[in-house]
Amino acid sequence: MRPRLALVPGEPAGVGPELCVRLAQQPPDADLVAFADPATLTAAAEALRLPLKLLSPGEHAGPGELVVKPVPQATPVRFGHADPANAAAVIGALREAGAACLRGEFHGLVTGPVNKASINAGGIAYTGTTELLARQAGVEVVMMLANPTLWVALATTHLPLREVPDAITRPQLTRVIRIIDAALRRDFGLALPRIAVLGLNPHAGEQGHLGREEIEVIEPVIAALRADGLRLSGPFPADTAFLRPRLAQCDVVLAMYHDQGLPVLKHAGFEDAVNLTLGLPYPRVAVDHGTALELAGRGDADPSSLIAAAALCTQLAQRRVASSPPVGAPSGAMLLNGIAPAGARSIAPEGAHGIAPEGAPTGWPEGGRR
Ligand SMILES: NC(=O)C1=CN([C@@H]2O[C@H](COP(=O)(O)OP(=O)(O)OC[C@H]3O[C@@H](n4cnc5c(N)ncnc54)[C@H](O)[C@@H]3O)[C@@H](O)[C@H]2O)C=CC1
Ligand SMILES: NCC(=O)COP(=O)(O)O
Repeated sequence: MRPRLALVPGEPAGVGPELCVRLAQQPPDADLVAFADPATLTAAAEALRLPLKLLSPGEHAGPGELVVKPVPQATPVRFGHADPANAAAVIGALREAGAACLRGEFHGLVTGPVNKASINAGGIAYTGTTELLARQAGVEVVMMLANPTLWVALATTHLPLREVPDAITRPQLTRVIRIIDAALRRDFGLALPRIAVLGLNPHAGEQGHLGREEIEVIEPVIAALRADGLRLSGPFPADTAFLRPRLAQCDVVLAMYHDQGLPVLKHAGFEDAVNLTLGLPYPRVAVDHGTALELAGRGDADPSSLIAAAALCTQLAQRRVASSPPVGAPSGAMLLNGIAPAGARSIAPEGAHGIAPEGAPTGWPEGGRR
């Protein structure tokens, strides 16, 4: 099955449009439709001196071609200079694409980076595309970033650090963990996903001496869900949870907040990491990086994350369309675009996950890491 995927480049002045142009040169096994201003895509192709023929919806695109559903901007693009006047077009493209996915016109959504400050400066209250798509679909979701060797999900996403402890409650954390568990079963074929839950406080609260959220919220949730059959461990102190022997015991790490988990993930492998929204009615996969305004229009931006996102979204869409995906043990888990949970890493072909860095401590799971 060849899926139809909606593609949203994101901030016009950032690297998103040129990454879409690069993606069009080596498209995934899917029919892409870009929701964007055609003039911006053309400008990006010209800046990179790459061929790009824009087609209308319904036409079939080959390499160097891209089907476009026009979403006009208020002002022409100036690479490197985000214009808040274009906020409505940026958000409009995301909303249109999301709505089309909900109507079943597309099998999945691939998105480039959005400049959160520019959107807000343009008068649109916006914290993130994850939240926007969740509201539009009327569901709760979980953000998970993944690279070929590490998966990190977040209990909270884009909110001030000061508000994090109050946002983590027993019902909320229960829902987050259930969404992760269900998504890893459904989309990745894990029979019993192993979720390692981090604590919130230093040393996971040091038995209540450094904070009580572990005792009052996180531990009771873990205990209740374990009793329900979920495979959970923790709460672990975040500073040692990412040590290699610990990672070998889980498929995904659940961090309590954005900057508890994502710096580790991005350090472990920035280039080919992707950002998934778990819990939506359709697969959404995004780049892991931001708008990188300083690189835009120069041809220096690395397209690996967008290419990985499109490939993964293609595979997730195919999997969802295929009748009742086989649910197997971790050893039978799906290897998606080289992205596999720790428990499935050994099924990757030799070298598929990159090579362990020189001097890497021994004990790192098979498959290595970047
Ligand atoms: N998926 C999304 O929509 C995301 C959006 N952002 C937004 O992006 C804006 C800028 O955020 P920053 O924190 O500066 O993060 P950033 O990811 O844009 O930049 C961080 C560093 O990575 C480099 N970089 C980023 N993408 C690259 C690529 N494809 N190839 C080579 N180098 C690359 C940049 O040059 C910079 O040195 C913010 O407005 C933020 O809200 C940030 C993260 C994700
Ligand atoms: N750090 C991830 C990020 O900011 C992108 O999130 P989203 O806009 O896809 O919700």
